[in-house]
Amino acid sequence: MKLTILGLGTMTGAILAGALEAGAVRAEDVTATTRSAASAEKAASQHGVTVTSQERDERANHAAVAEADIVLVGVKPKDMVATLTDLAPSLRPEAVVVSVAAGVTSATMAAVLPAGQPIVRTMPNTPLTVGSGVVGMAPGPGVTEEQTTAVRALFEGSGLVVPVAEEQLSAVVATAGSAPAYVFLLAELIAAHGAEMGLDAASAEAMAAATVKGAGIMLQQEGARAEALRKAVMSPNGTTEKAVEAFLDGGMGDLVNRAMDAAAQRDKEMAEEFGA
Ligand SMILES: NC(=O)C1=CN([C@@H]2O[C@H](COP(=O)(O)OP(=O)(O)OC[C@H]3O[C@@H](n4cnc5c(N)ncnc54)[C@H](OP(=O)(O)O)[C@@H]3O)[C@@H](O)[C@H]2O)C=CC1
Ligand SMILES: O=C(O)[C@@H]1CCC=N1
Repeated sequence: MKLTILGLGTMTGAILAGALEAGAVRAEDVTATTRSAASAEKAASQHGVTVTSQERDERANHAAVAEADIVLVGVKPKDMVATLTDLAPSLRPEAVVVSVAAGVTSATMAAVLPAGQPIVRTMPNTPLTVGSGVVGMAPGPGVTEEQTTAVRALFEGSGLVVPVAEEQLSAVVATAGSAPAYVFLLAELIAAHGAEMGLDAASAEAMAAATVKGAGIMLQQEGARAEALRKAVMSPNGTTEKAVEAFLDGGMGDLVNRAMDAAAQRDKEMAEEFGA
């Protein structure tokens, strides 16, 4: 399987790292591009694959897709339509175009790609880079079973792949795509206040990071439920009960809902903003 990545950045870099580590693709079967020569150089040395840049060769994207079975597009949502419009004449008809972009619909992509070009929309998250990611995957119309399997194989070794309808991708952004940032924010806040309470900053950061990691691993154990795990930490009238009460009395439930609704809403807005 030949894989081309247009826009080898943070998200597609995480996907590539996970896929290489899992053996889903071989480095010699990957070609990738970036906009700037500096990013190309950095990504090539980071991942050990061939990376060309538009800065050095304005036909770089066209050359990169010449033999591609899967074209993973990792440019920003605002750049999707222009990138695909430019690329369209060079795609092999059977190449599957896989998007990771928030808010760019398959209808928008289909409008600028050759008729019948197979399209798969996904919403991944960056923990794929360490083999613990999530990918919501919505194959477009006309994508064969074999093509869906090939795209799925790219992610499967490095995370949980959840087939969804395209309309559900806004919920996947809110629940998984953006969600690592919520956890990182919580870790930041815990570490910062631990330091304010008198711990040295490095120890507080290390404690927050190890706690998030440990809690994540416990959540992944067979049959684990977040609520039961939380209650096991909460001794009656103990310290945790006081902390959890403070969170809930402070409106954390509503706050999480509002944050996730804001992410999903932005995804929908981008569909309008960056539509073809
Ligand atoms: N970051 C995340 O956690 C997630 C991101 N996504 C989606 O991933 C996509 C990329 O985001 P992210 O990885 O954060 O962004 P990055 O800026 O890290 O990556 C974008 C990449 O695209 C390159 N690029 C820009 N224009 C072109 C072009 N015309 N041709 C080839 N390459 C180009 C950039 O090169 P250069 O560096 O030279 O500008 C860069 O390598 C977005 O659509 C986003 O919605 C989805 C889920 C999670
Ligand atoms: O913030 C964003 O728009 C992208 C999509 C999900 C995570 N990062």
